[in-house]
Amino acid sequence: MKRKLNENDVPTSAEPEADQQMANAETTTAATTTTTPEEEATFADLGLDARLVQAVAQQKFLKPTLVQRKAIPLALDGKDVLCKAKTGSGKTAAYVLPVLAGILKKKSVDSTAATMALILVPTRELADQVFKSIELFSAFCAKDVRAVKLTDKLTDAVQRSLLSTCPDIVISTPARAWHNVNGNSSALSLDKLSYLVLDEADLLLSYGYSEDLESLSWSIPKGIQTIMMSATLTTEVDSLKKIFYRDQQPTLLDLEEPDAEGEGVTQLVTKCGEDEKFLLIYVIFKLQLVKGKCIIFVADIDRCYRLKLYFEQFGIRSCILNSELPVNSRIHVVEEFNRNVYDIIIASDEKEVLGNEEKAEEEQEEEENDGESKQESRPKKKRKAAKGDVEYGVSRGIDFKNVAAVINFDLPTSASSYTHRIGRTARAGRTGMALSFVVPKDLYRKHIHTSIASSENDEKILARITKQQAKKGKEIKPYNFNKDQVDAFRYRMNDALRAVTKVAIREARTRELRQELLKSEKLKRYFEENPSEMNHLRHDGELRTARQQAHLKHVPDYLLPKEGRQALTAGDIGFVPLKKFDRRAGTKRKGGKRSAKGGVRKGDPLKTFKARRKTK
Ligand SMILES: Nc1ncnc2c1ncn2[C@@H]1O[C@H](COP(=O)(O)OP(=O)(O)OP(=O)(O)O)[C@@H](O)[C@H]1O
Repeated sequence: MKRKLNENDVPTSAEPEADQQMANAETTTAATTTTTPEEEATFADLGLDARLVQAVAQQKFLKPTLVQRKAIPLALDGKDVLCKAKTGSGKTAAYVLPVLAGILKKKSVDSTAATMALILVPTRELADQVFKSIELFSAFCAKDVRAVKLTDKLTDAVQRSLLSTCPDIVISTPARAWHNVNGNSSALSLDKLSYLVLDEADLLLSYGYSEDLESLSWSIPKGIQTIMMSATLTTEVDSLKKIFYRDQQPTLLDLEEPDAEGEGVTQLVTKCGEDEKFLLIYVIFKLQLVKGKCIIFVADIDRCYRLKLYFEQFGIRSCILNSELPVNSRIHVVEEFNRNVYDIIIASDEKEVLGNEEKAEEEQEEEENDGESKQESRPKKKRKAAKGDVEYGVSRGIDFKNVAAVINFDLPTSASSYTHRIGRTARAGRTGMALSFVVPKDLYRKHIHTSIASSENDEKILARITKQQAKKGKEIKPYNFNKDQVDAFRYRMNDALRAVTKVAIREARTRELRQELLKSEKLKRYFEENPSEMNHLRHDGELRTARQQAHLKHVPDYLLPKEGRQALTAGDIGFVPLKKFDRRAGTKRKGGKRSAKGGVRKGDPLKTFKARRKTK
């Protein structure tokens, strides 16, 4: 079954300050605690076009989620909607479906080609994701609705040509949209616009699009229907509200839904030293203590490579995701992860432009503490945007499918970043586990081989996270590994870490970037023409810049607790309880690389194919 639906709609105010700022808006909240006929509503009951209902059924969506139940009828009724709903609650379909329905209706009476909907998103990955959703939901009316996504990877000429036929829907970042409205021969005309959607509204301003958004707001015809979707109601959302709704008041949907029994994220925290993080992560993955697919968040790009090279020492395969990698590669990694080709993604969520919410958090903390704590907080220069793609933030909005666990190998620097990170698991009513490593102050710097991550303030950040989660009624539980058992693996950790030198990391980073750039170019040129080949391209190959130590790839029996794997952990929350020890955990994979289906793949297509010109 795709998902279980949440049954209870209980509004709670998770963010009182932001709520206060929104006080002028007309508010509609879900206020029932028992199952109502409304909760039993189907997509057809919401008044959607039959072709859309059919497409939704094809997606195996059994029932609309809360946000869909609430937002779709309002949007179909032509209302401006400002909607706050938790990560992974199905906000995309909540606006895509009514927009598609509206377009189909308008086109049934007037088929003149015109761009009727503009969907603004903060990142190119999200543009891609929304585009794919539109493709899926318009599967049964594909000839009646055409959508395009604009990215700066396309030349101006290509963008002009895409827009010249007046697609019904344009998906874009604000910068790209404004570029095509104002420059690029005014390729994008907004004269006939009927719908404006701001997705991930809480992120649009913090990603630095304020000028583009302000400019766009003056080019958009008055009186069009505007829908804003957000995971949080921040001061930024309030600013956007003023820019786009001006004097009108949108209907505010503030949907805070509790997790139903057995749903949601189990949040755990393990206090450990910096080097112990490496010990625990080795034990978790080499002995397969985590069920299913996992995203591991680290503090910066170098840490991605340190961890990947460290895993490589033990024969554990993983992919990397960060802002430095070309966008085609990033999109491909996410797609393949969603197709279950990879189990582990190591992501650095290194974007450090602090949004107002984060700034307020930090400022509040500084006010609450004395001068000593000011010295301890991270230096201002570190808050600058990380090098790389400014439109990127891996923990934000991307729909990673079926993520069983999120591991904060390095704690994020803000509570809202934590919320976005853990929101990658337990999506659409599923369950998930989030485990965070926290380095207590007294253990800080008592480590050997590792570069310093963001651990100096871990305990303070954890306190803020705990407070924010408590406001949402969520608890973060301590989780303790069995120290004696885990310690038996320490010398192997040390062996592995010694091989992962700074030089090896530097080389790995350069090599991976070079390879991914090459792949990305080839992806663009070749795979557009041969989409089926795309499946063979892998991103989890060994980097091999660190000294290889074959013996580390095996786990000798004497290291395993007699009682089985569960003896390593304090229980089985989120961890696989031992039934029978899987010998494969300790044995080397034989033969070639495994394909998505588990078979042995013949060769790397990148080494064998040549980009071909199309012959007529
Ligand atoms: N009614 C439904 N039934 C089952 N699955 C659904 C339903 N609606 C959406 N989903 C699935 O739930 C997942 C999350 O949806 P979506 O990405 O729209 O969430 P979101 O609220 O936009 O999350 P975020 O805030 O992180 O961007 C997707 O994989 C989507 O296919």
